[in-house]
Amino acid sequence: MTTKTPDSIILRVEKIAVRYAATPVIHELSFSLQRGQIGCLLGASGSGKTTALRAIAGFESISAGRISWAEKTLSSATQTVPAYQRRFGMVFQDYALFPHLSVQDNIGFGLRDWPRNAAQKRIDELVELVQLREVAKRWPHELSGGQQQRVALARALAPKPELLLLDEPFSNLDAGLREAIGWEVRALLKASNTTALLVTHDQNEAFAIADEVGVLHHGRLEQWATPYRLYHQPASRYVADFVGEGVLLDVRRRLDGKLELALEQLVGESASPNKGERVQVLIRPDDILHDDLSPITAVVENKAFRGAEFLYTLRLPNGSKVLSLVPSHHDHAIGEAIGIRLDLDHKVIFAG
Ligand SMILES: Nc1ncnc2c1ncn2[C@@H]1O[C@H](COP(=O)(O)OP(=O)(O)OP(=O)(O)O)[C@@H](O)[C@H]1O
Repeated sequence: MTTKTPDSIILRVEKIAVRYAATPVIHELSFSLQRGQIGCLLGASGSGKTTALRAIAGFESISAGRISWAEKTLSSATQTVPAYQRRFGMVFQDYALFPHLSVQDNIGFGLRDWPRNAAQKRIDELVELVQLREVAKRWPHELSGGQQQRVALARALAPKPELLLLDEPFSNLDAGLREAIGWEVRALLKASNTTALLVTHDQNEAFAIADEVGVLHHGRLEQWATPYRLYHQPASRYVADFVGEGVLLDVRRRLDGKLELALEQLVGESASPNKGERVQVLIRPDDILHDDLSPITAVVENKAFRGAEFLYTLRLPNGSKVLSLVPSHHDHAIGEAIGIRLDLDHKVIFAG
């Protein structure tokens, strides 16, 4: 991951606020993208993702802050460069393909002002890029959902937009296909060095596509970071809970500052309040390893088969519960006690 320098930033969103009539929906949202970088706003329904995207596209005005592209102000509290002057491409949730145009004519829709030969050359390039040569002359209704999604993407990419904005473009696809298409789209965007911003509520989709992800909660950005950092070093309880799975375990910080983090200490802990400050530590399912030789055991309370792995819910001797991902050939029954050990690489601690 290259470090962002002020010079390399192309899209800058600085402390923007958006309101619908008197209702504020986005508060002090700030982030930036370098040219060719793919960002994502991830959040639950109603967190303000679409509103933020529409403000960047120029469809909503902002009531505070600034949005700029290559140092040129596009939106401020007093000015909004209209959407059509921004040269940004958009891909929507429902694809919105033109039903009466063939695949290649859909892709060429934004090239009507281009010279004929140049437009045809660009259409051919994109048909290749999104691997739709076989179906280029078909109608949209003769395509699968994944193929329609690729046409929508090719249509948005055809006029070489400065920035591509994608609003939950894969939500109509089933979960397995969504992740696979996510990787494909990432490869396509990287191949054309297109800067892009995606919004989604699906963390797997965000992680498959984006270089950096921002978690939005009630219109505020909780954290903007790489997927790896969001998962391993969440900045807030909300991010820890929203991204990935895990539990927050009560732990004591001893008077010498050390955490009682060994499993022996965790499971044998008494509730005495006088032995130091209580904090909470995030334990992910990949931090708890199944180990037949470990003297510490936990009881299987629940299990979810995930193909390669089981996600076990385990009850520790002191009653706390943790999750553990275990290769699925270790098929243990509910109620069985299994050996475990803690392998905590990143300590994520919140005040108790
Ligand atoms: N045109 C509008 N007028 C008034 N309020 C709106 C309008 N559009 C959205 N809102 C409200 O603004 C908030 C954010 O909506 P937004 O659509 O940006 O969220 P979202 O994160 O994209 O949600 P979803 O994932 O459900 O699409 C919600 O409370 C919504 O009800």
